[in-house]
Amino acid sequence: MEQIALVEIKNLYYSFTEKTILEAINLEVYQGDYLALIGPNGSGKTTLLKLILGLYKPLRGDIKLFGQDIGQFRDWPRVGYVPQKATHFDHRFPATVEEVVAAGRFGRVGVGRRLTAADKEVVRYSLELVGMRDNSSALIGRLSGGQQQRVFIARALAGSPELLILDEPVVGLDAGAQERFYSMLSSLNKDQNMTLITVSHDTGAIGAQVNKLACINRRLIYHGSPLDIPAGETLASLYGMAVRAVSHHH
Ligand SMILES: Nc1ncnc2c1ncn2[C@@H]1O[C@H](COP(=O)(O)OP(=O)(O)OP(=O)(O)O)[C@@H](O)[C@H]1O
Repeated sequence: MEQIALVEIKNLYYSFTEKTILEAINLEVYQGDYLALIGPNGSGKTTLLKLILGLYKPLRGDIKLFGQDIGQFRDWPRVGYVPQKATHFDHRFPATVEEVVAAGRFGRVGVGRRLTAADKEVVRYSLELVGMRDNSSALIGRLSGGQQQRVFIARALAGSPELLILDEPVVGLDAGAQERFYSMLSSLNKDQNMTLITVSHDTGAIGAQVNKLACINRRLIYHGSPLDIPAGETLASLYGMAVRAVSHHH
C-alpha cells in the first residue's frame, strides 16, 4: 500500500506584496522522516513552515496535510510547532516547567478541561523524552536557554503530535548544547518514530542526523537524502554555503 505523505506540497508559490519568496516548491514528508530545511538568511524557510502550518495562504499551488487539503484540514493537534525564539523567559516568570508543558496538553483535551491522570502521565513522559523530568518543579525562567528549548519541545510533545515542526531550535545555544540538542531530536526520530521538520543554518551538524534535506533559496535547490548529494560543488556554489560538508558525514 502506498504511504500517505504527512506533508505534500505541489508547485507552491508565495509572495509578500510584489516580492516572490517561494517559487515552484515541491516537497513531501513521510511518516518517520527527519527533514532539515536549510538555506541562507531570508531564503523563505520560516515562510514555508508557516504555509505548512496554515498561517499563510499559498499564492498558487497545493498543500496537503495527512492526505487532506490544508483548507479543509482541522486536525491541528496532529502537528506540533516550536517557533523561532520560543525561549528567553524572564527569570521571574512564575510558571514551573511542568506547568508550561501541561499547557501543551490542552490542545488535545480542550482548554478549561481538567487533565486526567493519563494526561499528566503524557506530560511527565514528554519531559522524560527531552531529558528534563528531574527539573519539572523548577521555574522555567531559571533554566538555561538550551534547557528552556527542551521544555518547549516537551510542551509540543505533550500534545501527542505525529509531526513536529521546529524553527531554528538551536539558535543561541553553545556548540555543546547544540550537539546534545540534535542528539535528542535524533533519538525522538529513531526511538519514538516521530516525524520531524527542522529549520537549520548548520548544514554540517544536522546533515549527519537527518534522512532528508531540503535546500531552499526561493526555489528548492535540492531535496533528497544528504548522502545522495552529487559531487556537492554545484550546490555549494549555488548557495555560497558549505553544503558539500554534509555529504561527507556517514
Ligand atoms: N511578514 C512579512 N512581510 C513582508 N516580507 C516578509 C515577511 N516575513 C518575511 N518576509 C520576507 O520574506 C523573505 C523570507 O523570509 P523568511 O523569514 O521566510 O526567511 P528565512 O529563510 O526563514 O530566513 P532566516 O534564516 O533569516 O530566518 C525575506 O526576504 C523576508 O524579508
